[in-house]
This record gives sequence, structure tokens and C-alpha cells, in this order.
Amino acid sequence: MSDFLSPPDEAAVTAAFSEKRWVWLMDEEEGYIAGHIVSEPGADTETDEEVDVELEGGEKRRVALSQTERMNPPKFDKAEDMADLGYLNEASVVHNLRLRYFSDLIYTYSGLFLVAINPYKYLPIYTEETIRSYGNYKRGEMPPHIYAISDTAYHDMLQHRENQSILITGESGAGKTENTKKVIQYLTTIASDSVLGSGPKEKSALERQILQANPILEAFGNAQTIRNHNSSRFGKFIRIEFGSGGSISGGNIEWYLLEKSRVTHQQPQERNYHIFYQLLKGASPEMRKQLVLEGEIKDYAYTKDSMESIDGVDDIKSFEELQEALEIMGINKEEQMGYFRILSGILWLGNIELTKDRSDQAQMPDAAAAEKLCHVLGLPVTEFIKGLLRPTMRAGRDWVTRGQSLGQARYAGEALARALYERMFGVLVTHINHGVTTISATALPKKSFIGVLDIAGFEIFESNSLEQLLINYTNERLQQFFNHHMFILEQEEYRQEGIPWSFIDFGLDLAPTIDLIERNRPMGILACLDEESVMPRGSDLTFQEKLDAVWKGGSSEGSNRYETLRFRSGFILRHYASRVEYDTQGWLDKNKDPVNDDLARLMTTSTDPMVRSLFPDYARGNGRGEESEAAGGTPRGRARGGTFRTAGQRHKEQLGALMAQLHSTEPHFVRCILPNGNKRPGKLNVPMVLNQLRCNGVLEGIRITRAGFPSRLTFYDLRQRYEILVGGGGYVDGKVSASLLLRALGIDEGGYRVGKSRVFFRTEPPNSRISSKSCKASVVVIWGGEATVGLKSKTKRFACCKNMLKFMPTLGFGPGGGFTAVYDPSFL
Ligand SMILES: Nc1ncnc2c1ncn2[C@@H]1O[C@H](COP(=O)(O)OP(=O)(O)OP(=O)(O)O)[C@@H](O)[C@H]1O
Repeated sequence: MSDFLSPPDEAAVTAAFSEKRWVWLMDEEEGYIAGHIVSEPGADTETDEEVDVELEGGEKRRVALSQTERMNPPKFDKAEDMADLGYLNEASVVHNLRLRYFSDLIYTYSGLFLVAINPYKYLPIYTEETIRSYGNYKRGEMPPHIYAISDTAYHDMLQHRENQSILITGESGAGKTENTKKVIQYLTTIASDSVLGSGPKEKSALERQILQANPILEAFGNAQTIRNHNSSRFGKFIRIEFGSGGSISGGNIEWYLLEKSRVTHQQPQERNYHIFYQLLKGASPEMRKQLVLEGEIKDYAYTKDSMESIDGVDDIKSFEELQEALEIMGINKEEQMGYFRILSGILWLGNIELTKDRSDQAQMPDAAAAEKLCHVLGLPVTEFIKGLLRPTMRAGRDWVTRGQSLGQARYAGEALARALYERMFGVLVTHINHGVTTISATALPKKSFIGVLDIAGFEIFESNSLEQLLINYTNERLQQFFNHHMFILEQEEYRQEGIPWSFIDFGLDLAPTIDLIERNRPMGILACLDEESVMPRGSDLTFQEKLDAVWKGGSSEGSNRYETLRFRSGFILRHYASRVEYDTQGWLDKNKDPVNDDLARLMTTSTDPMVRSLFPDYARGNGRGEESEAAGGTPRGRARGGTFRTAGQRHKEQLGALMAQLHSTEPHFVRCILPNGNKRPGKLNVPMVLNQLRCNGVLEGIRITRAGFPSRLTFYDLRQRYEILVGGGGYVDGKVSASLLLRALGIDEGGYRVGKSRVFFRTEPPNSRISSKSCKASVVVIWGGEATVGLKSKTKRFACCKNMLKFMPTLGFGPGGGFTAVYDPSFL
């Protein structure tokens, strides 16, 4: 039969493909493997029958049909937007990403998402020239790129006069920070071009400041981890503000969830924050003297167990660059020394050696480290030692001093080191913001902004603690935001096209889990944790009991998103991405985040203005006298006015503010993907990628898309493609002709809706198997141009060509001879 159709050249490959029924087969190791079905399942049944699939090497496997996914013909290979794939399933998505990745095409759209896979190698795709090409062409005319997203955001901002946001998430090492930098590089470049017309320009002082914020943030907020040499240990939302002409007029950074435990402990093979190594290696002798930096990396407890250096990174050079960046930011030498003094103080704090006496009370046999710490931080030594070893406590109505066990005193020292670092980081970010504001005060008025959110994606580790709950809660809210946004857009499109269809708000799907975490009544996880944190006898155990009592199945508020654990303290939450088991050990402490009151208050009396500014909430007037009632003898950490704020509460508030900002913007979504766990180029671990696509909402986006009528074809395209099959002629463009055409094609009317300018099809295709009961032969036309022509049980598939129908009479059944056309719009 094959010679009665001579397929066009370009369709030859498709034709060969069409000879077999290709599918993707789920495979635990490979993710998906290619094969073709060699035993056809019963023609008209819809049951999940078993089929034999032959793999490429000849191996045969018998599997349930539902374990396979349809494969797209080769013409869809390397599709730039996966929404265009005929078969939109997990296997096809990951296959497409893989093909592109191996051709160095690391960016791909998936509907509203830009998916970016870390290439782990230099690619020449970020040049000034590339930037300008994206600036000069419209979206759709250029391949997918982070620049395309940046450009869309920039132009939408100018055209719609609406704030924009670019949300970048992904696992550690997936490329969030690199892509964030590219967005900023793009915006600062095209914004400066826009000021004086076309052509490259010198960057303004403000633009240079915005660019220089990054090395500062990286020095203080990034560290080497097993997964990433330069891992950001905090989330950030960078807002770049623009004047009405499109030039940059200001900027602002907000930060979230700094990993402060790293200051005092690091995993083997990891490091503390970069700044410690830069300072210890790069400080001049004069600086070292002033900072009382007497040791090397191996001499300080907080750095000695970590890696000293990172391959390919020169800490000394980075320190020079950091100082330059601080200078550009308007942070002068004396102010810089203020930060470095705090770092030196933290290092000495770690070196204080404590022992215990016979009654198990903490002692400090050698005060040398404490003296250095106090010298550099401008504190009185005796008071400091007293605060650490014998702090004041409340006993009934009185305050008494109480000796500390070794463990308690050590803990107080570490907690202080972490608090100092975190608060210093906060002051630094404020300082950067202030630097940017000062210079922009004279500039153009701010009209609108583009905010770039760079925040860790969903985290599921072997052991998950409060930190993971907070980051997963954040991601749950961000995913809800995405789902809701998609819902609004889809609704709007249906409305504009006059199609009566109420799209499902999948944002609502996520609400029960979010409620379970954040609601106050009945008490969600964070509220329960807060309540136990202020109970005199509250413990991890009482917290767990309280949680179980409220949320476990069968209780009055019980939720099916919550599961209790039998043998350990903890619970399982059902997130949209997956079930996650949390271990609640240590949560109360993490939540209270206690700093020794005496020590914190001592800081506010320092002779050093920077140190003094770190604990404003403990300054006189916010001290013991005023907060006595609120304190209830519990550890503190109070905001102004004496209210006790926990880590959970703080994050909830910050997240609330972030979400409110995001809701006021037009969002753009970027999902970064880690290709493998070895930081190597040219390697893509499919199960790992699939898991990320599941966690980061790309597959969720596809699921949502499928709930409506995601495939769209303009009337013109519809006619172009199918008129030939129904004889056509006479039809005019428009709604009526489209409806007539579709009816003539015999497509099930539930499978499409005719709008004002286009036809909307459901993704799930009508069954495309041949049904030749009432006619001699069948034609299955698959959108995209393949045809199956059949005669009774003998069928053959071909690439479709324009004059295909001409061949029908040669087989004895032409258009007049009666054949059935069954249409498969999955190939739209
Ligand atoms: N587009 C890219 N081109 C070349 N290399 C890249 C690209 N994206 C990422 N990388 C490489 O991967 C490393 C990790 O990327 P990045 O620091 O951006 O990850 P991240 O998602 O921000 O991780 P973390 O959450 O740990 O901060 C980079 O230091 C760089 O070496």
C-alpha cells in the first residue's frame, strides 16, 4: 500500500514514525522509555487492557495500557512551547526538555511557565548583542529565553502601566540566582538604552548600584553547600523601580528566611558564609589589627571544620570586589569596618571555651576570647561574662541571677552569634536599600516596578523540620497564586470569546493545606506552635499533642491533609507536590528563637554604633520593665512595644506582605531545573527532572490546562487544515462557517466550543482508533498531518499530504464511496 501515497520529503520521517504505534513506557530508572505497541488492544473497548510493547533494543514488555503515554511524532521534537505538543503528557514534556537540553536549548515554555535547565557550562547566550535582539523583536519571534520574559515584563509595565513580577523558583543549584542576575542585567541594559534612544550606553550610578547589590548579598548571604558552590541561603524579592519613560529610578530588596544555623554549624564538605573566608584571607594587616583578627580559618570554631576554599574561587579577590561594591553602594570604609567588627565578634564568640564545675554550672576558665569579643564589639567584659554564665531570670515578682548549665550557656552563646549575624544581615540590606534610595531621590519619580522573586522551591529531605515547613508553606502560597492567576486569565479568555464555561479555580485546591498551616481558628500549625511557645510548660510534645487533637482525622476539625505519626513525634502533610513527613523535634526552640535577654540588652549599650543598632527591640524602654506581663517568664525576642514575635509568625507576616505585593502585579513564572546531582554538563537525570516538574507546578499547570479547552485554533487555521476533507468551497471565515466545518467533520460536539475568533478544543482527544463498522474503510486524520487509511482489519498509517484524498478512489472508496473520518485534536 505504501506506494499509492508518496509523502512529501519532510514528512518521510513522520511516515516512518507512523508505521508503528509509538508510546512512552514508564520506567523506574529511566523515567520513560520509547517503545511501540505490537499487540493491539481490543478495538472498541475502553478498559485498561494489557498490551505488548517492543522497546528499541527488541525487548518486549507486557504492560497495562494506562502505564503508557502517547508519543508525539518527530515534527514536534524540540517544541519551543510545550503547550503546542499534540500529546501533552509527562513523558512528552520531559522528552522535549531532554532533546532541547542536549542541543543547548536550556529555555522552554510550558504555557505560562518558562522552564530553565541549568546547563552547568558557559553558553554564549547572554551577550549584549543577544540582549538587544530580544529588545528589538516581539515575543514569539525569538526563542524562549529569560531575556524574553524580562522584555515582556518591561514592555507590559510600560504599556499597561502595571507593576510586574517575575517569580523564579527551583531547587538549590537549579539556577535561580543566575537567572535573577540575567533579569537584572537585561533590565539595566535596556532601561539605560531607553533613556537616550537606541544604542549601548554607559550605565548610570543608580544602575551600577543595583548591579553591585548582588556581590554584597552573595558575600553575606551565600555559602558553599554540597549542592551548590555559591548557594543563596535566603530568599529575596528585588524590586526595580522605573520612571514613566522606562528608565530606572530606584530599587529595593526584601529578604526571607536566612539560614542562620550555618553561622555556628556546617555540614561536612560545606562552608560558613563566604564573607568569613573573604575577611580572614583578604583583610590587610592593618585591618586585622583593628578587628583583632588574630587567627586563620582553622583557628576559629565556626570555620575550622569547614572547607577552606572552593575550587575556582579566589576569596581574596572576592573580598576586594566586595569592598568596591560596598563603596559604590555608598557604604564608606568606617561603615564597612562596622560590619567586619561584628563578624570578628561572632568568630570570637565561637572561641569562648566553657567548662562545668562540680555542680554542673558553666564556667569560663579563660576569658581571653571573651575579652577580644568585647573589645571588638565595644562591650564591658564583666557584664558580658555575667550575662552569659549567670543571667537574670524572673522568679515570681522578682528578678534573680541564676547559674547556667554548660549546655545552656553554650546554647546562649550560639544563639547570640546567630542573632548577631541575622540582624547584621538585615541592617546591611537596609543599608543597601538606603544607598539606592539616596541616589534615586534626585532621579525621576517612580512610576512602576518589576519585582524579581528568587526563592527556594519545595523541599523534601529525609528529615524535614520547621525550616522546610516554612519554605513549603511559601511554595504552597506561590503555587496557589499561580493557579489563581491562570484561572483568571483563562476565565477572561472564555469571557472575551463569549464561551459559557466556568473554569475551575484550582487555587482553591490548595486552600485546605494552606489553612491547616496558617489559620488561627481552629488553630493551624503555626498558631499551635506559637501558643505552645508561650506556655510555661509548653514542649515539642505538648505542641504535637495539641496539633493531633485538632487536626487528625475524626477530630472535629480533622483534615484529610493531615496525618499523625505512630512511632515518632511529627506529622505528615499533604502538599500539592507530595506528602511530606515533618519531624517536630526542636520546633519550639526554633520558633522562639531565644536570645539571652541580658546579652541582647548589653548590645544596646555598646560603644559601637553599629552594634548598638542591632537590637533596638531590647533597648531601654522596651526592656524588662515594660514587658514583664507579656514575658510570663518565657524566652524573649520581642518587637517594639514588648510583643513576643516568633519565627513562624514573622514569616507568616512577611509572606502575607509579599503575596499582597504580588497580587498587585502582572506575574511571570520561571521554573529552574537541576539536571543532575553531580553539577555536570551534558547529563540529565529524567526521574529527578520529573520530580522537580511535579514539585514546581509545571505538571500541575498542565493538569489545569487540560481541565478546560486548552487547544485553540483560529477560524482561518481551522479552514486551512480541514476544508480539504469536507469538500469545502463556499465557506466564509467566521463562526458560522467554523461550526459548519466542524459538524461536517463529524467531531463530537462536546469536544469543542466555537468562540468569536477561534475554536477551543479539549485536550483529551476523542478516541482515534478506527471504527470501520459501517463503511469499507476509514481515515483517521490526526491533526499535524498523519493519516491512517484502513480496509477492514488491514490498516496503514501515512504522512498526510494535500492531495491524499485523490488516492481514495484508487482503493475503491473515495469521498463518494463512504469513509469515516475520525479526528484527533490532540495534535493541535
Ligand atoms: N544559565 C546558566 N549558565 C551557566 N551556568 C549556570 C546557569 N545557571 C546556573 N549555572 C551554574 O549553576 C550554579 C548554581 O546556580 P545558582 O546559584 O543560580 O542556583 P540557585 O538555584 O540559585 O541555588 P541556591 O538555591 O542554592 O542558591 C551556578 O553557580 C553556575 O555555575
